Amino acid sequence: MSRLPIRPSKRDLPTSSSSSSENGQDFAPAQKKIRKDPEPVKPHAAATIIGGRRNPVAATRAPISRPVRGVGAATVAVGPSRGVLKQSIASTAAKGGNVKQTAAPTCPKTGGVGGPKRQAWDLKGKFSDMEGKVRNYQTKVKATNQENEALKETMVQSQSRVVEMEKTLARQKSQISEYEAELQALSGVRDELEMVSSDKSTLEKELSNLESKHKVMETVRDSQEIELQTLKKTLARLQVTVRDQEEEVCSLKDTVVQQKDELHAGEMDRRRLHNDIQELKGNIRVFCRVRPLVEGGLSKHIQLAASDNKTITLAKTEESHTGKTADTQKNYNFNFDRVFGPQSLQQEVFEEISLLVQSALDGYNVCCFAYGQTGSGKTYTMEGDECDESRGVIPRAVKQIFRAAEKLGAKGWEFTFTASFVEIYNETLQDLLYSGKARKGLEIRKSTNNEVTITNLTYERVCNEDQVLGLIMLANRNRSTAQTAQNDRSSRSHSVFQLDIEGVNVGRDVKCKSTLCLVDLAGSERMLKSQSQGERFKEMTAINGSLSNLGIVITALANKESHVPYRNSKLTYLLQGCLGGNSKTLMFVNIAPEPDSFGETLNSLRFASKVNDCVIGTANANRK
Ligand SMILES: Nc1ncnc2c1ncn2[C@@H]1O[C@H](COP(=O)(O)OP(=O)(O)OP(=O)(O)O)[C@@H](O)[C@H]1O
Repeated sequence: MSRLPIRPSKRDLPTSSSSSSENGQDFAPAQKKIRKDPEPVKPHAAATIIGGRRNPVAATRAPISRPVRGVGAATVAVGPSRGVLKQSIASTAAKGGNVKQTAAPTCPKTGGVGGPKRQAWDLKGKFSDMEGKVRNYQTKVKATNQENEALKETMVQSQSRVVEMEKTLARQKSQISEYEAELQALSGVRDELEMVSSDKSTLEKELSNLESKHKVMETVRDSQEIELQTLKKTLARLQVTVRDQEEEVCSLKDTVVQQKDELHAGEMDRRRLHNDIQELKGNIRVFCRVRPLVEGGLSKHIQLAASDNKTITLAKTEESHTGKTADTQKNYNFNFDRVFGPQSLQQEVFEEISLLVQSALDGYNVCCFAYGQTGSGKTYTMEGDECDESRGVIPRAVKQIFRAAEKLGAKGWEFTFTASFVEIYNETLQDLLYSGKARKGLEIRKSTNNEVTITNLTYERVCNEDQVLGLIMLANRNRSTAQTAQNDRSSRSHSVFQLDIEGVNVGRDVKCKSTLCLVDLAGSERMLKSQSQGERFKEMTAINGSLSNLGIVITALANKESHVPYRNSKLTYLLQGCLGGNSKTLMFVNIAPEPDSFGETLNSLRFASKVNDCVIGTANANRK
């Protein structure tokens, strides 16, 4: 922006006082300044300079020295004061002189400025000099006026320029404020750009990370593609192999079906043959078992035939009453399906009946009971001791049943087992699987399809051997609780364990149903020996009644009588299904070897012999 010419301040101008006549020395420097001014001196201005010599008028008057710029005029030295000037102009005008016409300075021949000093009398010359001076002053005034006009013009121009400049300034200010606003906006944009730039750097980093990951993924993809190709080839090979194997499987399935048919036929043959063997052995069999003597050794009056293990001889020496004849020995021989001596192990005994247990799984009712006097070893035979080797028929039979069922499972058979344990004491039924107070309402019922059940009895679904053994233990606990209440009750009650077996071969649509019945009978003492009275007499009556009824039923079955009196006792009524023609029955007759048990032993053997002579009809498997 160009700067305007600035008017000189008052300080810069010489004051009238400083340029007064008292200080006439100041004039010279002013004139020097004029000479130094580079600006050209206008002709009219130049005309104002008087010679270079000091004007005597000017010397007496304070010269006005004023620097003027822009008009091209140099400092003008004004000679006389205005009042004087006016007077001289006026006088000149009065004389008819013309300032303009006298503008050109004429140098008087004498007495003029710088000329020789006029004589006092030379008034004309002096007047002429004065006129010349007036002309000079007029010229100067004119020039000054012109200068003043020029200055005014310049000032007007300057003012208009100032106005313009102010407008320009205002415009520029508004522009500046616009620029500032723009700058502010741009600064915001710059901030945004900086943010974007920082985001950009983050994004660039992420991009580079993604690019590196992408490269890794590409590498993985390449390797997986190779792997995929390999797998496809393997798959194609495997598909071929699978097709081959499927064909093989199909042919094997046919073979399996064929073999299953054969197996099933074989199983049916086995059952039939097994049953034939059992029938040949008789559907009711009697085993005799002699308990060892308490003090050990062999009993003198019991002899066992070592040849066939089927004969037992009971020898009784009869003393001569007269003493004249020798004592006579009377032998009572009994034959049974098998006789076990005192040394026989539990395992040996069970082996003989295990085939019957198998029959139970084949759909035949099986009943095994132990008969004998108290203490002869019935419970030992049926239940045994806790020790593994001493386990009796019941736990061994249960074990065999579940194992055999598992094997038959491979042939398509599925079995369900239901266990119950009942005690018959004084012709009343007790649920041995129920631990609460004695249950009432236990009654034997026979359904329309001749199935015998007991109302209110616990029938427990069992799946394995352990569950059954647990139930047997529970039954023993319940039995011993009752025994505490009634001394030696177990000897005077029958306990009946029943395992109902139901089998189904879904593939063959074959079903079978049977009951394995294992009975520990009450002691078969005779009333005379026990000399029972009161409650004990009642017990003995009940026991003997049920046992004799058992004999009667067996005899009736053997004689094929039209009526078999099952209902005469709870025991025979309950065992009806197991004793009838459709069952396989095994009776253990347990013998106490002590001499004082001779009579009871003889009775037991006679009873067992009667049973052994029975031929019960052919058992039919309960198959559909
Ligand atoms: N074959 C045997 N070998 C060893 N000990 C036996 C044998 N038979 C019985 N015993 C033992 O004889 C005792 C009486 O046997 P057990 O209790 O089995 O007779 P029981 O006929 O069941 O008597 P009860 O009719 O009173 O129940 C028991 O201690 C038993 O261990």
